[in-house]
Amino acid sequence: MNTQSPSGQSPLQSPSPVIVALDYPNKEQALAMAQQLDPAQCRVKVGKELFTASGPLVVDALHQLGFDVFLDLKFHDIPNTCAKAVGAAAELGVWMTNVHASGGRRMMEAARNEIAKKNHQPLLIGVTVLTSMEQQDLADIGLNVDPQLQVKRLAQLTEQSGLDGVVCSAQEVGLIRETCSAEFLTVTPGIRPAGAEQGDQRRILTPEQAQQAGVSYMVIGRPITQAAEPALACQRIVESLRG
Ligand SMILES: O=c1ccn([C@@H]2O[C@H](COP(=O)(O)O)[C@@H](O)[C@H]2O)c(=O)[nH]1
Repeated sequence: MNTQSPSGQSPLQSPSPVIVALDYPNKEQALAMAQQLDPAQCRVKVGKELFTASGPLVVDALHQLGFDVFLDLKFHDIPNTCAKAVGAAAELGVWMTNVHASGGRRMMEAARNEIAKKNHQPLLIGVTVLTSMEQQDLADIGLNVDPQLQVKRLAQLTEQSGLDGVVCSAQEVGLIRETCSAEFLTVTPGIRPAGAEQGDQRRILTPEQAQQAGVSYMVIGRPITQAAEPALACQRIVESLRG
């Protein structure tokens, strides 16, 4: 696994699988949250809302705070455009970035090959089926397939294309472990501690269930960032996983 420090400071190598999704409309709010969190307990994720509003500056600021950053922009375009976008992400020094696996083999291979040219090579993963989607959502877009089967299919394609892992629901990790190599990473949003609001997520598990399923990393947003005491919420989850 790539443990290179994006900040150029001592490598984080956080043993925690938790990645906190900083879904905020501006850099100030995102950094205010990050300052309450501990880089030894979690990594952070910059997604479309925050990056569109703040751009690379927020990534730099999070690196300065000592965090590994997952740049979650889910690129999906023709191979050349996707590869160049992933290359630009690599130059930001991020720890992990991603593309949509449904962009296909040639798109993913182009992205992988672009990263291979860079000095800093982030982990590159493929989004399978969004955790907000269920069978009816797939049917609505003409995919008459069980979500689990589609995840399995896209995970195999992603591994064959030379990427490091996938984004999927923790519910599908067992299936992926049966069909992909042991090193293949599973990054799982749709994590909801017992009693937390499900919101728009559909294929969910609790942090403890996700850990039992064998996930590599779990992405947790609102259950931490919208908690009354976010730092405590994060700490409780991390401790429940250690226990
Ligand atoms: O399939 C996917 C891919 C990405 N996400 C992202 O993860 C977080 C989840 O946030 P919560 O507040 O814990 O629901 C969010 O940034 C999504 O863009 C996902 O949920 N599912």
